[in-house]
Amino acid sequence: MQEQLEEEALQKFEQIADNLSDKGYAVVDNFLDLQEVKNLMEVLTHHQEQGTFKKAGIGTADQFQVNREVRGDHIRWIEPENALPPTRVFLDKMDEMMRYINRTCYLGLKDYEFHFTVYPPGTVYQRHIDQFQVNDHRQLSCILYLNEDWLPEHGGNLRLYLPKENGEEETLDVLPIAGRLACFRSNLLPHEVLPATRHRYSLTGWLKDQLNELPFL
Ligand SMILES: O=C(O)CCC(=O)C(=O)O
Ligand SMILES: [Fe+2]
Repeated sequence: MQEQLEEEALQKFEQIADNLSDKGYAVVDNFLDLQEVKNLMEVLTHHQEQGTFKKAGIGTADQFQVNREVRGDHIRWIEPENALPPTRVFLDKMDEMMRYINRTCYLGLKDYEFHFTVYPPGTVYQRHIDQFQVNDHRQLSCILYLNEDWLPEHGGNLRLYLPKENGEEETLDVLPIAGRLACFRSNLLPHEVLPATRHRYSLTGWLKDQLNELPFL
């Protein structure tokens, strides 16, 4: 049983690594199972009840601004050292995935940062690229969706803009369904979050080629 689970996890990592090398993005379903997703939703709800979500901003420290037209989500950063068990399960899987990708894709990944994310109905994140100009250590963007029973009519797609060989772009829409992981090269792919009719929940983060700075030094 354990071996079968490990085999399944490895197959997913392999698919992600292959798709990242071929296309610059990967979308895999059942990255976490439904029970693991439910457990993460309980943690998210707990953080909400504690009032620790904040409106997300754009830009880095000295150019930080909150602009709800551009980006309407609320976020709560994960502190790995204080992570509750369901969050730990997710982070451990990310560690494994990072090691796997490093063996095959040579991105030199060293660390990650993740936050819980809530988009209230009608909010968006307009087209953007995730890598900051002043701090280009974000290599891979990863989003795990937590929305059970999400239907196409609920909206809320992640829209990826993919370059075509003739220089034009095509779009790929990804529904934010529970357990699905979307992953893409942070410096390559513009993307946006379309408005939804329901609250849209996820874990959003980046695998980086530099260790995070210690926050309290
Ligand atoms: O939630 C998503 O699908 C994408 C989020 C995003 O683009 C971001 O937080 O930078
Ligand atoms: Fe983004």
